[in-house]
Amino acid sequence: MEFLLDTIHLDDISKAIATLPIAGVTSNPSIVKKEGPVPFFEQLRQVRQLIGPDRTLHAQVVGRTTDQMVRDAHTILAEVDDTVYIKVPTNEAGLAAMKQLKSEGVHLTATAIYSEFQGRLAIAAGADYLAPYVNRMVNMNVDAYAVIGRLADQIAREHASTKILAASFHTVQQVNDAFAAGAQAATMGVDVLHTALTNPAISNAVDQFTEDWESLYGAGETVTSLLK
Ligand SMILES: O=C[C@H](O)COP(=O)(O)O
Repeated sequence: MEFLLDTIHLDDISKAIATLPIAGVTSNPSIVKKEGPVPFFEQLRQVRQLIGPDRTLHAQVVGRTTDQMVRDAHTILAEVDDTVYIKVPTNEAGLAAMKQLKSEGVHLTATAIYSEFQGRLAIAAGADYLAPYVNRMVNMNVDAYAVIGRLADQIAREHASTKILAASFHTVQQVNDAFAAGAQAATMGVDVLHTALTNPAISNAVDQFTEDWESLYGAGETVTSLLK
């Protein structure tokens, strides 16, 4: 199971990787826009520096044609590093770009997936990751979890190495449901992670444990204090 961050905000990435089991970082042009006019390549190089070589970095092409997408992919690989997972929209131009990039051994993340059919084509195209847009599908009245489940079944039947990297999450429950449906990975904003971990029930329980301990051993005392 992999948790990824859907942001290129350096401070957020730095804080999250210091505390949480984060497997990588994803971005797309809308995520870049949230940062304002940052120097794109330098920003991604800094993200790589923060996350190190063992976490995955996923960056998206922008061109509308296959040629433009392939050129964008080559540029990202040259300017950031050659291990970046290239995110390619799963449309006709993108599937053709995936075919070419796959033959060059480029790591691929098929993105903008709103349907089971797109997912199936991306598996057949040899994508390493599929990014179905959960919240957007839910808003379109598409059963995102059924789509993920059927794609996961197909991947398992074929013993394919493709992983489902579910994306577009607005709630904690959507992340749970995507994993339960068969996703191997999920990418989300730090707000979703923060919401999950700042549930008042968690802090109430922790406060109660501290209170009970301190009532026995004194204010400010910890387990280690017993050794004094
Ligand atoms: O990479 C895709 C994004 O995760 C989409 O998220 P969004 O639906 O919140 O814009």
